[in-house]
Amino acid sequence: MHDYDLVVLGSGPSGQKAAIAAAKLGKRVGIVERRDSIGGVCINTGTVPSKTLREAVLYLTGLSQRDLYGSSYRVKDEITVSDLAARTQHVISRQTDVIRNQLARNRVVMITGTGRFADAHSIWVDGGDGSGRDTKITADKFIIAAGTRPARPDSVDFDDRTIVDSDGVINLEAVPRSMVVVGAGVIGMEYASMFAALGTKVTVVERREKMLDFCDEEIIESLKYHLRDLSVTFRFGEEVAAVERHQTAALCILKSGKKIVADTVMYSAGRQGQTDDLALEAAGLTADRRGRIEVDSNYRTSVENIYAVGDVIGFPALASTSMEQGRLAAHHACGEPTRTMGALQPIGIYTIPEISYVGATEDDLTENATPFEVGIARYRELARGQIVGDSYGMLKLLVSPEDGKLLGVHVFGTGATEIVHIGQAVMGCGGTVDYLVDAVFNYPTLSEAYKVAALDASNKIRNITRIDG
Ligand SMILES: Cc1cc2nc3c(=O)[nH]c(=O)nc-3n(C[C@H](O)[C@H](O)[C@H](O)COP(=O)(O)OP(=O)(O)OC[C@H]3O[C@@H](n4cnc5c(N)ncnc54)[C@H](O)[C@@H]3O)c2cc1C
Ligand SMILES: NC(=O)c1ccc[n+]([C@@H]2O[C@H](COP(=O)([O-])OP(=O)(O)OC[C@H]3O[C@@H](n4cnc5c(N)ncnc54)[C@H](O)[C@@H]3O)[C@@H](O)[C@H]2O)c1
Repeated sequence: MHDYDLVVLGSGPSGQKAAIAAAKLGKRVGIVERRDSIGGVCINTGTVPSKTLREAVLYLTGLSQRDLYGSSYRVKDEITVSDLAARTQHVISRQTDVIRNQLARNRVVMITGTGRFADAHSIWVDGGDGSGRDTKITADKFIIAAGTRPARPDSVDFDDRTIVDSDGVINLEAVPRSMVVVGAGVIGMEYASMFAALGTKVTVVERREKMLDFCDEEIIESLKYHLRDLSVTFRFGEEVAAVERHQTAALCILKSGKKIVADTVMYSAGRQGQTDDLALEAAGLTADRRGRIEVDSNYRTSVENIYAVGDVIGFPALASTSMEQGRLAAHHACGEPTRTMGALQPIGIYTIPEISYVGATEDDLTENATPFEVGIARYRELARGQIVGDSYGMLKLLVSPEDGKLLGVHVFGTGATEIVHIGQAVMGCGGTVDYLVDAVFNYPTLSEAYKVAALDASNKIRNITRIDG
């Protein structure tokens, strides 16, 4: 008999949920994680620190209250890195404790060290204690949940002080006066927003002509307008060729020949699967150029008893989806009947202001020749919008004029990542715009935006029907 029924490699969101799901089915489960890394990128360097930092920035700068109290309103004039770090450290340590407790009470055995395959049914674990002694562990099934790390091209002279990646940015010694953000992906734009709010002069360099082009175009236009208002400069269609470290600053050299000097350069141009330590070949597996592992619709790799979940399998690479992949993979591995992950997965982008959506965009629908009508609610016309001081927020519904079904929900502004779930639930249950027109919402709330936007869409559909029959 093997030591465990299931061993999970990595304790990020996907690994945790896989381990707990299998433990709930009565399986003997172990989870391998490197020293001081419990919770993965999500807790230690990615999702949770960045979202906590954002809250600290919003609070201390007073930015979200300036519509109400004037443009000079601030909670604290000189915001230091330690002001920001205190809140982040507090949340990280609490969350780490929660995860340890959840694993322990479900009797998941924590195995500390770096795991690598010996063969398809066993791994070596290097305890990382310098003893040089590795422990061999066997299991019926394995789930690889090893995540990703920031990509670090050779042309960039990272020093973790002036030239950092998204792991290093949370450990900066001071709030920089100027910063170049390389890559206008989700990570780049979230940090660009935070530093711009702190008063840093931010320049964003992006190879493509557009940013976040999977989102609603009108909302991205609004985001750019807001960020420009915070003195962010965008350089689209420009590629960073090299980043050099100098005594007092960093120099960014663009392919076009432009040079940009900044106190700090944050390189956020993609991530790489953490598969190089796993000795995949010993188990008969391979990874692609970006360290990603291929899986089937049940998250099973080409080796029958080995699964892979989370960022290491690539798109969409979110904590939200990774958790669900972990749970589904564990159920499949343990022979429990599974359903597939629903197609309606929300996207939440914690820029300032925040963005969230579920379903199709206007561009998607136009491309597929799917007719739609748009219903819009502006926060400034909602009592709650006025109360919270959000004059720019909006909610947009895309509605089928044929059967009233919701095709997409796009939200920009305060609470966007929360209120999007109302639309997700209505869409998931096959609800129509009529449900939102007829529903009574608490007043005054931002959720009321759904009713306002639904009325807007149905008024437009009615007007067309009157003329067009
Ligand atoms: C700055 C930033 C912000 C983000 N914000 C959001 C957000 O707001 N919302 C969202 O949904 N997602 C967000 N993400 C993405 C999210 O963090 C990831 O999708 C999520 O952490 C992936 O989970 P995972 O379980 O696949 O792996 P990870 O969280 O990467 O964890 C993998 C773990 O595996 C361990 N490991 C690797 N190899 C081995 C080995 N050989 N042996 C033992 N252990 C090993 C690592 O030490 C690590 O702890 C963000 C990411 C970043 C970088
Ligand atoms: N709120 C969230 O859900 C959230 C937050 C942060 C990160 N994440 C996830 O983390 C993952 C990684 O995000 P990311 O932003 O690092 O990667 P990304 O691949 O999404 O974005 C990288 C961007 O950098 C650009 N780029 C690459 N090389 C360049 C160069 N030399 N010069 C200029 N531009 C260049 C690319 O064109 C791209 O737009 C994503 O899957 C993302 O979804 C999610």
